[in-house]
Amino acid sequence: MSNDNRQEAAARPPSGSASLIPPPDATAPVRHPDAPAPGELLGSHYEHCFGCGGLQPHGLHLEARAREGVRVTAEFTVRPAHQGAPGLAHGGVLATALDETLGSLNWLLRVIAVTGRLETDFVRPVPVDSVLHLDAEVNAVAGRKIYCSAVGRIGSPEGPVAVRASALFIEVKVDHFIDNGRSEEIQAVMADPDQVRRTRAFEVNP
Ligand SMILES: CCCCCCCCCCCC(=O)SCCNC(=O)CCNC(=O)[C@H](O)C(C)(C)COP(=O)(O)OP(=O)(O)OC[C@H]1O[C@@H](n2cnc3c(N)ncnc32)[C@H](O)[C@@H]1OP(=O)(O)O
Repeated sequence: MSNDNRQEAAARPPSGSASLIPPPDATAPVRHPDAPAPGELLGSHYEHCFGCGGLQPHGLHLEARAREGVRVTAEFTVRPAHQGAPGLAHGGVLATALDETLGSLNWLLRVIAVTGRLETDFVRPVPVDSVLHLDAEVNAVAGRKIYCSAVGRIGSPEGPVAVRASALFIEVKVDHFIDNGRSEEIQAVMADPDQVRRTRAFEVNP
């Protein structure tokens, strides 16, 4: 793609499907009063998470930071383990970085939610060793449905746009994980009082 065409693609709004357009009765997202303050790191929701977990050696180690409103930013350094083409980030890994950043928005709503749909535009290749600066926000909420979008820029928060995403997250109960997760990991999590306290806080503080 030429530079001119890339700039044009970066300026274009993401081409979302109909199910990513909030319905007329959708409302503006409301930041939970107990949400982390703007500038605060959110921390990992699960230490083995491929997106944010500290115990995943080849994971993305994303650290999302709360911003004003229902918005987060995060940085992802592309490592050699994240390659698709020689010297370039794999598209699926970039989609994971977007998914994880978007998922962390739910911490500000104090809602447990999973990705139902994620649409990604890959605008520009992302070289190994570059830092992708991600910026995500919730645009609207309708019942259990959370409509959000994100952009990733290379090198700095003002750098060239490399990826964009629009997504629909669906609110779930903790039982979603208990009923569907492999039992050995579920039991390990249930045995960790810190993890249980953190997760339950979302259910008792609606
Ligand atoms: C321990 C704490 C850690 C916290 C853990 C946090 C993890 C974050 C990690 C990062 C994020 C991820 O990768 S999460 C992992 C990837 N995602 C998943 O594994 C989700 C797999 N999918 C599912 O489990 C299910 O399909 C759900 C939960 C998404 C929805 O099932 P459901 O609960 O039965 O609800 P359902 O009635 O089908 O849908 C509710 C409404 O949403 C709409 N809807 C559902 N799916 C879609 C879709 N793909 N595209 C459009 N619309 C959809 C339906 O039309 C409906 O609209 P209407 O009729 O009401 O209008």
